[in-house]
Amino acid sequence: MSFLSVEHVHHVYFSKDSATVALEDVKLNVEEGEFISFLGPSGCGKTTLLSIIAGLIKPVEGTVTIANKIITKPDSIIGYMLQQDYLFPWKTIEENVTLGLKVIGQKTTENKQKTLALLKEMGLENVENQYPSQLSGGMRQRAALVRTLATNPKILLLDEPFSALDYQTKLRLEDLVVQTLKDYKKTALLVTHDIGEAIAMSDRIYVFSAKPGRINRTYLIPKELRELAPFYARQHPSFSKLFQQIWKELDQFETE
Ligand SMILES: Nc1ncnc2c1ncn2[C@@H]1O[C@H](COP(=O)(O)OP(=O)(O)OP(=O)(O)O)[C@@H](O)[C@H]1O
Repeated sequence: MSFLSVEHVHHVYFSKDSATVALEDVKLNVEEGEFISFLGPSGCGKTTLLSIIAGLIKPVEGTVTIANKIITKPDSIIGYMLQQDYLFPWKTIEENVTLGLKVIGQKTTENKQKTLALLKEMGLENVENQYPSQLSGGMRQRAALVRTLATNPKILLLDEPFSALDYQTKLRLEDLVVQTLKDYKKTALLVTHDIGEAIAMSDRIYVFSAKPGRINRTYLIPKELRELAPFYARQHPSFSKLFQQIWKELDQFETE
């Protein structure tokens, strides 16, 4: 059995007078250590699927299994990182990144030391006592990543974590995230609208069709790109070839 299995997931949002089918028979498998991206037109259900995998939404049909556990509620094996950093403005960076440990009752001296070492690896060693408002957007997202990694989840769910950043910061963070997740042998699922980001960071890409979301196609990223850091992968000839292919595929779903 794969590390993560999504089996025949179907989801509908019901309101008083309407029903929106968000996902239709989604099935996918992810192996441990893989970096997977979800690409698709707006509203195709990418965030819904991530929330189902996170155990935040119960699908109308289907199951999600991670590390042999059927996911029915949030679990400490899953870390979630969003577009907004959601750091608490009244807490210092150190307090923010160790908060998850505190919540799950694991803020031991050892875990705190590990988290501070991770802050250092992320180039944030001199800002532990500062507040989020004193940091740049890129630094805050790095702190959010440290907070997500601090509780040692097995899988990270990343919902457009770079989309609010300027282009240069985003490229730097892509490299840092890929390297860090490789070093710590984490599995990752990234939701993004950025085809280049998906190609440069991933091992595989699932492309979704327009609403209701279904998986239209899976792309395996060629070895020559996977071996490179995202910044250099973007400059490889195979990158533009794949970019054009995925662009054409997504273009068919655009109606406006
Ligand atoms: N809480 C909700 N109640 C009702 N409908 C919802 C809710 N959340 C999402 N939807 C609808 O479900 C569909 C899928 O939404 P979702 O946010 O998962 O798509 P997405 O692919 O992540 O979109 P985007 O790329 O624009 O972020 C959309 O039609 C959306 O309007």
